[in-house]
Formats: sequence, structure tokens, C-alpha cells
Amino acid sequence: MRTRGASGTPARARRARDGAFLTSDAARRLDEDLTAGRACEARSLEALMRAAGRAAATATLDAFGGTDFVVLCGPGNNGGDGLALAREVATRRRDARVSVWYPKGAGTNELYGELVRECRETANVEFVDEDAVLGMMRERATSAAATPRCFVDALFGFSFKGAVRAPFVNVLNALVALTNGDARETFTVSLDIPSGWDVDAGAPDDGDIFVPDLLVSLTAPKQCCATLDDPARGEPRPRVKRMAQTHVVAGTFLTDALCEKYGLEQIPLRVDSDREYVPLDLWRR
Ligand SMILES: NC(=O)C1=CN([C@@H]2O[C@H](COP(=O)(O)OP(=O)(O)OC[C@H]3O[C@@H](n4cnc5c(N)ncnc54)[C@H](O)[C@@H]3O)[C@@H](O)[C@H]2O)[C@H](O)CC1
Repeated sequence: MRTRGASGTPARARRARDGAFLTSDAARRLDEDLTAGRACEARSLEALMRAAGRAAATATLDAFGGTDFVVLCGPGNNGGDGLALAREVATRRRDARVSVWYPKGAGTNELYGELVRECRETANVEFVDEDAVLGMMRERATSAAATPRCFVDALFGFSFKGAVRAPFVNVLNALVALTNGDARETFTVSLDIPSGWDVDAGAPDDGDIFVPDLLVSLTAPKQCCATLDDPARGEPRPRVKRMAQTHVVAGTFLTDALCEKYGLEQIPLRVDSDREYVPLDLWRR
């Protein structure tokens, strides 16, 4: 007799589907393989980050037609992806106004420092403080004449753990409120992980959650997204279901050998792909 899960899905099929999503630990190991050149050609972190920023910028510009972008950058490499995206957007859409909130700054990290320099000196990106960002979010709910604005969440990626700490609490709370309230002309994008979500367990169970309009998973989706894409695995909340319509995977780094190593055979983007991102519609094809 075949075993079935509570959802009625055969256990073997569920295992295969699970293989399309990375745990936080597997995501870290995969990124180490990419930089070390194990089962693939070696790429520097800088090359990976710039490619991720480029592909995520393409997906964002394809989805959002406005000219006003606010990029929220966290302290790690997810924030670095955000800086790379900000520069790409400002360079490609010359009429755009691109603002970056980067509260921790680059510190002594040379790569982040170079991305900040490029944003300022080659792309006319403006760096803004917390009050300015909170004002830009608040205005969405109060101004009747709001023009379209895109908020890009590059706060935390697959190394996020525990409860959000300062200096990110107020802005992340405001983002949650923004996407659950009556915000006008607002489009939200998350890079790799919707910030505040547990990378392995998914969205918090209590209170309002931040659900972006577009999620750009980098290289492969992480475990927190599993219920977005496979309704058979559970009963996702209605807004989470809606997000499944706009979930893309970007970054053409996967070789067949890496797919086999991490059980990612179902991910359609490979190293020789001519597309920068693809919609992730794994289960409904
Ligand atoms: N595969 C690819 O295409 C690429 C993925 N990249 C991106 O890298 C991130 C993972 O980067 P990492 O630096 O490991 O982690 P984070 O960005 O999540 O940031 C870690 C940073 O955050 C702090 N932190 C953790 N938890 C909290 C918290 N609760 N409150 C406040 N601060 C927190 C922690 O201390 C660290 O400072 C991946 O998701 C991709 O976006 C690469 O760019 C390469 C290409």
C-alpha cells in the first residue's frame, strides 16, 4: 500500500517536491560550493552578488512600471544584493528616483563599500535615513495623490534568525503595516526571503505578516516558500496563496551536478539558460 500524507499526496511525491526547496543550511552550503567551484565553475561572491542584483532588477522592472524605488538594505549579503539592484535600476531607468536605506552601512567590507560608491558616484542613488523611509511608507496610506512607488526588501536573506533586532524593527514593522493596510499605489518586492520570515519554518503564525507582491528567489527557493507553491502541502493563508502567482527564481548558477547534489532537478533555470529569471510554477505545469 502506498503511504499518503495528511493532504492525500503520496509520500514519495511529496519528498520529490520537497527537494525543490533549500533549507537555510543547504542554501549556505550551496553558496559555498558556488564560490569554491565544487560541481561548478568557481565564481567570486562579487560576481554572484552582481548577477543576483542584475536578475532581480530585471524581474522588478518587468513587474513594476513606475519610476520611484526605495531599496531597504540589511547588514549581510542580501543587503549587498539590494545595493547591486539599486545601481542596476538607476542605471537602466534613467528617469527613476532610487533611494536606499542602509542603516548599518558598509563598515569595513570592501565589496559593500564598492557597491555603495557605485550607487553614489555612477548611478545617482540617494541614501536616506529611517525618518525619510518611514515618511515614504506613511505617505502611502495618507496621500490621495500618491504616485506608484516600489519598496524593495533586501533586509535579510537565508542567514536571518530569531526576532528582528535594531535598527531594523521600525522599518520592518512599517512594511508589515503597509502591506496589510490601505496603501495606495504600492508595489513590494523581496529578495530571496520575505524579511521577518523564518527561513525554514516560513511566515510567523501570529499577527500580520509581510507578504511581498513579488518574491525573487535567488538560485533556488528556500524552505519557507514551500507552502506558497504547493497548496497540497497545507492550507496557506489567502494572501500567501496570492503571492504564489508572483514568485520567480533568478540567478543562472546551477549546473546539473549541483541540482543532483541538492535535489533541485525541478528548478528550470540552469547555468546555460538565456533567461535571467523564470516564474516558479513548479506544481501547476
Ligand atoms: N545564491 C545567490 O544567488 C546569491 C545569494 N546571495 C545573497 O546572500 C544572502 C545570504 O547572505 P548572508 O550574508 O549569509 O545573510 P543575510 O543577508 O541574511 O544577513 C545576515 C546578517 O543579518 C544579521 N541578522 C540575522 N538575524 C537578524 C535579526 N533577527 N535581526 C537583526 N539582524 C539579524 C546577521 O547578524 C548578519 O549580519 C542570500 O539570502 C542572498 O540574498 C549572495 O549575494 C550571493 C548570490
